[in-house]
Amino acid sequence: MDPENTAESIEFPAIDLPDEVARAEAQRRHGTLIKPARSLGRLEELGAWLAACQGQSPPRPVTHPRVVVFAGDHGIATKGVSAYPTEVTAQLVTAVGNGDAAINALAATAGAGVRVLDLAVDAEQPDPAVAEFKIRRGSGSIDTEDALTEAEVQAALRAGITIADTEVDAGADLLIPADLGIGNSTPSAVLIAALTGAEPVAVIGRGSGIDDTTWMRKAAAVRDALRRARAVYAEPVALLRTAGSADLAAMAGFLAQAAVRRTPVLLDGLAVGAAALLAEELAPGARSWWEAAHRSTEPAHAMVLDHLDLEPIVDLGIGLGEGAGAVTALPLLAMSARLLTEVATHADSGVAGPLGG
Ligand SMILES: Cc1cc2ncn([C@H]3O[C@H](COP(=O)(O)O)[C@@H](O)[C@H]3O)c2cc1C
Ligand SMILES: O=C(O)c1cccnc1
Repeated sequence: MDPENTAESIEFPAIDLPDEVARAEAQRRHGTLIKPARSLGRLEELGAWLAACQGQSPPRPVTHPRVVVFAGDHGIATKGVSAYPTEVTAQLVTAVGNGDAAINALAATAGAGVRVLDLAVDAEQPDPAVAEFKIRRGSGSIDTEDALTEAEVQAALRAGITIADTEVDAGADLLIPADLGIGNSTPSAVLIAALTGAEPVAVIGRGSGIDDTTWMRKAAAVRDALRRARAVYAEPVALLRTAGSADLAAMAGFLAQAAVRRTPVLLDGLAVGAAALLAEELAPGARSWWEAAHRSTEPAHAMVLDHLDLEPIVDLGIGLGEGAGAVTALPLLAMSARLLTEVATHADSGVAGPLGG
């Protein structure tokens, strides 16, 4: 037997739904507060979702949200599909570690901790402080070769599970997976096309800001990768091996494990969206533990939201990755929880209810 195929396959347990009794209780409570019924719109739904995830209404405030940045390089980036050179990935890992990136400023404002991990950065000298879960140096160039071996997919999924477990065990009460890696919008687009049935041309966006010539190369790369992956569209592990990457596989494991651990997740943009499609295949029902924080400017992201039947909370024209879009929704989540604990009821405040109520 091929030793690469002997790795024990990951099987996720059946995913429980969040607590629908707590959700209904939060919705009922909203109807008793001193405001017209349903007048706080999506904030009411978010508070009820948090209550359902926590299994209690009113929900506790989210006090330990954590952003985990999954960094990795992609062989396909050497084929000229990005606006930036591949060295930028390692430089950005350092920048995030130093607190200098966009995600650091946004997360600090929202009160979220940030952890960056090198899953597959292609650096001569990786930073050992972030390389505990490193699978390999760069994933394969998916237009002509597999991204990973079978054993590497399993190792990456397992890494994602361990990372989620470590965060939850350390007290994280909301998780935000995030991506970093030059070229990652190409495998993300391929996975999204494979799993949603979207036309290849419809999933190819401008990524890091590519020009028309680069877009044409990216289109060719996506087409070639989809052709290589066609036979395994319905097999999530084989799809990650053929057309994914170590960072995306780890993110998928992380997203599925967050659901296993009954921990709410805010989804970010394109790459997280691709990983989320895989996680829902690997652990059906995991999506009920996630909210789509934002709608990215990348066209394929809308297909992810459609496919998972998730409605984005905000739409700020963000097309970055890094978890940037996801953390912008954190203050809204905080508001949604606080409404359920701090707003008075008609009965307690003496404010009259509706006529005929
Ligand atoms: C300075 C910089 C910071 C970023 N932060 C996130 N991305 C995002 O853009 C990259 C994907 O786009 P593409 O597939 O076109 O390379 C990834 O690094 C992703 O995390 C960045 C990209 C750059 C250049
Ligand atoms: O929206 C995203 O997530 C995105 C957009 C461009 C590049 N990387 C990520």
